[in-house]
Amino acid sequence: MDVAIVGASGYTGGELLRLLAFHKEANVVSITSRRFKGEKVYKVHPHLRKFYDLTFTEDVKDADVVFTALPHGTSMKVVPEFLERGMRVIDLSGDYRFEDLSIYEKYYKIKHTGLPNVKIVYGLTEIYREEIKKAQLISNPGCFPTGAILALYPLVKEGIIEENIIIDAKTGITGAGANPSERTHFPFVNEDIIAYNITTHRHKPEIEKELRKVNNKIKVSFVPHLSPINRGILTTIHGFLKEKIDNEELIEIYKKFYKNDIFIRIYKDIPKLSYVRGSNFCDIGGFGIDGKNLIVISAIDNLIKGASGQAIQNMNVMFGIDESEGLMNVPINP
Ligand SMILES: NC(=O)C1=CN([C@@H]2O[C@H](COP(=O)(O)OP(=O)(O)OC[C@H]3O[C@@H](n4cnc5c(N)ncnc54)[C@H](OP(=O)(O)O)[C@@H]3O)[C@@H](O)[C@H]2O)C=CC1
Ligand SMILES: CC(=O)N[C@@H](CCC(=O)OP(=O)(O)O)C(=O)O
Repeated sequence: MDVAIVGASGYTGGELLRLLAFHKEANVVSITSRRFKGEKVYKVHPHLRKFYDLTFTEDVKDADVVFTALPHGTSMKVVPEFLERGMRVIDLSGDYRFEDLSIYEKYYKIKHTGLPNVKIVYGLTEIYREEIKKAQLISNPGCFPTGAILALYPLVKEGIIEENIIIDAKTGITGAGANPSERTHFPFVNEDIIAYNITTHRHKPEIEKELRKVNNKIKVSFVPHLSPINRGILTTIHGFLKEKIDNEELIEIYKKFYKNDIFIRIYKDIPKLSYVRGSNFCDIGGFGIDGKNLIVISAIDNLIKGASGQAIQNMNVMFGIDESEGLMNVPINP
């Protein structure tokens, strides 16, 4: 299967290349970058030396599937052309995450050029696997929504918690992409934890949109924090139990819900970023119950399950390949 990666000089593009290096079915035929056109891949990604001899181009060669690892607002300019050329597309940006474009425009502050006339599937693999099989365009979820929705879905589906939910998440700095900026400058982030975009982060409506498909009264309070680490998202969820339930019953509900999902690990202990770093796992645990208050914690690697790993998982599902092909890495702990 031929694969093209558009925006291959960025962090998620580099991570797609790293993960696809040993994929049995995928053959990367085309990688794009405007800045590094004509350069070898290892000029930008030195860790990929000896694994690829590809050269960055601006044009995208025909492929069976194209990953668009581009900034928000840029994917929508190129995706329609790829679809017209008959390629299946997996978009890592936020451009196709909302059917209601007024929500997109409000939170992204970008004018949308319109949705293509194909079925767009939200690529949260564990929830939408059947739709993903037939999809021509996958909208890969945001990193925070991946960790939060996977941890919340069984609770909302089973009607265990009240509609008001609090999500407190900490992310590594690679979540901000490869381009340096004031907010990713070392002295600004080092030895600090920085809350940002309280009430206005674009992942709040993304989380609500998905959970409201199950219960339209869901209301989320979401606070992301930037932490001085490279990778990972630790999400602490505070829910309020409708009825009494014990720890063991709760864990059984989660295990049952995710019984066919190889990348979800459920346990009583508290997940930690180093339990998932470098892997496509989403660990869900903690399950602290204190009267009506419930705390559930999830951990993902933002560049893998939160982006490129999940994108490859979706590709595997789309092409009828074993879902874990190229992705069964043991996490790097510590
Ligand atoms: N980092 C993360 O953890 C996650 C990121 N995402 C999303 O994935 C997408 C990619 O993220 P990430 O890899 O971190 O971003 P980076 O900033 O690291 O990379 C962006 C890539 O897009 C290319 N690019 C930038 N502007 C344009 C343009 N106008 N036209 C064509 N190409 C352009 C750049 O290439 P060049 O300038 O060389 O042409 C670069 O290869 C984003 O939408 C991001 O929000 C989603 C989940 C997690
Ligand atoms: C640290 C940091 O800045 N993180 C990004 C999230 C990036 C991401 O994965 O989400 P999208 O695909 O929606 O961009 C942020 O909070 O905006």
